[in-house]
Amino acid sequence: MITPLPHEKGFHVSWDQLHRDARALAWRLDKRGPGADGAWRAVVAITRGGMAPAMIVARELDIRTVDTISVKSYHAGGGKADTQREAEVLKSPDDAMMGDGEGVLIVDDLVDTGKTLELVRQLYPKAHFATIYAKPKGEPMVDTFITGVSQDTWIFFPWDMALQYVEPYRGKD
Ligand SMILES: O=P(O)(O)OC[C@H]1O[C@H](OP(=O)(O)OP(=O)(O)O)[C@H](O)[C@@H]1O
Ligand code: HPA
Ligand SMILES: [Mg+2]
Repeated sequence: MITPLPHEKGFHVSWDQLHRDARALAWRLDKRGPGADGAWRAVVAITRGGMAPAMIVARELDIRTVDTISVKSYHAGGGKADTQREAEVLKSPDDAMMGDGEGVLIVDDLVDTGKTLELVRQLYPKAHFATIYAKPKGEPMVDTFITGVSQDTWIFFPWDMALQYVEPYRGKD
């Protein structure tokens, strides 16, 4: 995990916004599969952030075969630089279903440095990689995305947030 702290800007995504953007992603992917009818065989969510987007995409495109791949990322050697980010697969999707990934949509919430998708792409080179948000470093790793944000922006997802009381700007003396 990369921390929000060194990031200059924040981009806050509500559930509503996420739902709209995930639907936009589904519509963009509709009838773009490799078969004659353009259908996709399956959706695979990269856990955990890809699960809500993948569910919405699968619902919109009427795809009932849904699986997950669990990727854990960490900073190699305890370093802080994004370039030292490494990733490891903790749980794989069904092998027989996946093959080389042809006709499979692999969905994540965002691509940042691209390390997560780079690893999954090596495993399933013919899959189609889709994210809702993309930062410039990771863009070459993703086939379809909806919204680009700058590298120094931290995206805050609704599942990481909570509504909280805030003191009025002009508080009591
Ligand atoms: O392009 P990258 O630099 O690899 O970063 C993107 C990945 O980082 C986040 O997941 P994280 O590994 O933090 O786990 P989570 O989905 O369980 O929150 C995010 O959901 C992407 O999967
Ligand atoms: O911008 C981000 N937001 C949330 N999780 C992330 N994981 C990598 N980058 C991000
Ligand atoms: Mg993730």
